[in-house]
Amino acid sequence: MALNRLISAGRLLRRSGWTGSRRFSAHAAKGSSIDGIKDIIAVASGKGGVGKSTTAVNLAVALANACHLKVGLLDADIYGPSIPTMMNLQGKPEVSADRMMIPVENHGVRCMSIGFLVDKDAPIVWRGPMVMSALEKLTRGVAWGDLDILVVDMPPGTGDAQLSISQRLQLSGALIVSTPQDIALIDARRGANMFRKVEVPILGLIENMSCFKCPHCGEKSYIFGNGGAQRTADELDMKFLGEIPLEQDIRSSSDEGHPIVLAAPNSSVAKAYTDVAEKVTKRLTELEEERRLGPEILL
Ligand SMILES: Nc1ncnc2c1ncn2[C@@H]1O[C@H](COP(=O)(O)OP(=O)(O)OP(=O)(O)O)[C@@H](O)[C@H]1O
Repeated sequence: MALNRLISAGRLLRRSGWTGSRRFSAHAAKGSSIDGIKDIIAVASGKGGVGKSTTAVNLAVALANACHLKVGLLDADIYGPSIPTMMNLQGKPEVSADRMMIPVENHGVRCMSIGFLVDKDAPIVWRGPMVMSALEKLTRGVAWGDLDILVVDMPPGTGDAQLSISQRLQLSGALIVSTPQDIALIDARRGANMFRKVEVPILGLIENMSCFKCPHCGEKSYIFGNGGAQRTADELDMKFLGEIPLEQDIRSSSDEGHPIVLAAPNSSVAKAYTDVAEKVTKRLTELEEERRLGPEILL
């Protein structure tokens, strides 16, 4: 059954123009943009399970609903797609007459994920080249339409897929998500350094699960350590974009497919995500201005 679903996912990718033969070039220099999309940003973490997808979803929804932008969300985590659940979306995307997949929309965000193409329980047992071809199709084989921002929920780590995405797409910037724990911050540094190597600007570091506030007595516990992410951001000369606490409502609203920024828009957590979204748009405007003024300064 699971195998049948994988085969049918392959068929859908082929029907929409994917041949399986296109590969990411390991030597691609600067990535290229996608027609109609102004900025593409990556949400990344060196380590898995630190809340990268939760951050990507809440950021995308805040950019769409609080900042009133046209937003897309690409789930690039082929082996562990979580966007369909977190955005409460199911079903296969339609394919247009010109063989492009139509993104599936909820909460004002246009989404694409391998999770729409394969069964929920099917193990994705694809080798690297297949993953990269699928990523190419999920990125460029999609009729995104005009977007202000495409948020890419990156796979965890700094492997082949992460490097290829960073080289193939013209990323305006990358956000690094980490918990304050040393072991996560070491990997966050690796992630940040990978983006630097391929000359993608780092928009900043978000500390997730910064502390746990007891719902009964209100006491704060710094389960994963305290202040580490701020120090790492300073050391690596990155902006510290904010801290998101460890809260049951963040987890439960994600599981229900109703991100906390919408489920509890007046909560301090929703405000923290909105604040990050505003800082991101501000930084993107600055970077755009720097790019625009750069040649004039040189002249
Ligand atoms: N601030 C938070 N408070 C409570 N739960 C959280 C928070 N951030 C993330 N979670 C929960 O932690 C789990 C992992 O989060 P998430 O899937 O976003 O991590 P990830 O880094 O994208 O993982 P992966 O490496 O598997 O892609 C999820 O169950 C999510 O709901």
